[in-house]
Order: sequence, then C-alpha cells, then structure tokens
Amino acid sequence: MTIPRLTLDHIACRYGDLDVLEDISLTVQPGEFVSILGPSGAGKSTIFSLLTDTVKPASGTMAFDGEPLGKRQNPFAFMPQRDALMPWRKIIDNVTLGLEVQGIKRREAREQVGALIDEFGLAGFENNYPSALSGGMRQRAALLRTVVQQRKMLLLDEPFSALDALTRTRMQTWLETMWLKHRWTAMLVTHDVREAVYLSDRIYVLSPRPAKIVRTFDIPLSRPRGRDAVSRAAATEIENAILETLFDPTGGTLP
Ligand SMILES: Nc1ncnc2c1ncn2[C@@H]1O[C@H](COP(=O)(O)OP(=O)(O)OP(=O)(O)O)[C@@H](O)[C@H]1O
Repeated sequence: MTIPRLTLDHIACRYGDLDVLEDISLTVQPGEFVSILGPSGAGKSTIFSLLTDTVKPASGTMAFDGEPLGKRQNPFAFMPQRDALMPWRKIIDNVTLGLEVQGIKRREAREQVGALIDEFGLAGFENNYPSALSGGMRQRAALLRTVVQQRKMLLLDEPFSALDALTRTRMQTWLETMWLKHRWTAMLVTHDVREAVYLSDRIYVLSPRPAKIVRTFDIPLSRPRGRDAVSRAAATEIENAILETLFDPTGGTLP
C-alpha cells in the first residue's frame, strides 16, 4: 500500500478558549488534488496553519510521507488567499522570491522560472509591476512563485476568491490543465462547491466550528473535466449532494 503523502489523524485545535477543529482525519496521496469545503469560520485555513507550523494541534497527529510532521524540512509551498505579490517588485522578481529566500542566487532563480513563464501565460510581462497585470495574471504569477519552490505539496487557500466569475472559471480550467501536466500533490481550501468538484479527486466537507469532517466525496469524473453536458450532469449531482451536506451537516431532513 502506498504511504500517504499527508495524513492528519484525529486533529483537534483551539485558539485560547475557542474550539476550532474538533476531529479532523484525512489523507492525501502523492499526486492527488484534494479540497476542503466548509462554512465560513469553520477552520479551513487553520488546517493550513497547522501544516505550516504557525499553530500547534491540541491533540492528534500529522504525518508526511510516513514521518511525523515537524521532524523534517517544511514540505509545503503555500499560496495565500490574496495574491500577496510585492507591488514594488517586478513580476520576475516576485516569482523568484521563494527561491531567493531558499538561498538560490537571483540569476539561477530566473533561469529556473524561465521555462515556466510561458506556460503560466506571463511571457512578455516579466518586467512589469503587479499593478499592470490583470487579476488572473497576478494569481498565475503567485501560483508560479509557489510551484517553483519545488516543495512536495501545494497548499492553495482560496486562490481565486478575489477574481470575477469568468476569470475564475478560466483559471480553474487552466489549473486543471497544469495539474494534469505536472501532477502536483495539492490541497485546496475553497468556499466554491463547483470549483472543488471541478478540480478535486476527493473533497472533505467540514461541519461548522468546532469542525469535524462530516462527509468525504470521491469525485469519479474523468479528466480533463471539460464542460460538456455529460460531465455537467454528473458534476451537478455531486454538487447537490455536497450542498445538502453543507446546509445540513447532521444529515437530517431539509426544511
Ligand atoms: N490566530 C487566531 N487567533 C484567534 N482566533 C483565530 C485565529 N485564526 C483564526 N481564528 C478564528 O478561528 C476560527 C476559524 O478560522 P479560519 O480562518 O480557520 O476559518 P475558515 O474556515 O478558513 O474561514 P473563512 O472561510 O471565513 O476563511 C474563526 O472563528 C477565526 O476567527
């Protein structure tokens, strides 16, 4: 059996008196795209804070490639909710930032990102400042900065939440294409049920705080998940089941 890339086992977490996570168990296999969906304030981002070691669990265990988390170098590349590009750095210098922080010389860092600039639709904009780019381009630049760090797993915290609906849809399609090509191991936190279904191999749905995993959805839709009628019908069925779980995590009858 493959050792999961990431395992959370009965994790609980609180901030002072506030119980945020009550019981979170999940796994992510190498090359999987997994999403976390849940009501606002349930503790989705807190799961990322636990992984990136900015918060400690009250109980439970976390393992990466079979080893307890924390006993090895940080295996995560984290992309925060907002693009967080530095407005005073050119796009190329924003994108190489993560590598430079790792101690890689700027010239070498530029060489490493060079091949991907085109794939990320940023060719010709390397020397622009973030303010000159569209929202979608800024998010692609932020994602490029995240993936070039070559960590073992990507953590994406609502990466498209600030984008308009059309750009967001385009970005989802683009991200799936890129994921199919590179097979990153990824975990996405999102409010958007359709986005989660479109992108994920598996979705964990959280209850309101203190959060538990109320249901796990494997998404058996074939890839690439174009937007044709057949896949839409199957996807809609899954979306509806997820929405019902979100509206009524106890599984009772909806009013
Ligand atoms: N550093 C912190 N100190 C104290 N409370 C915090 C801290 N970070 C988050 N919280 C609280 O913990 C709860 C969960 O927050 P978190 O950001 O993890 O939820 P979320 O599900 O990601 O929310 P949203 O969907 O609105 O982004 C919230 O009530 C929040 O106010």
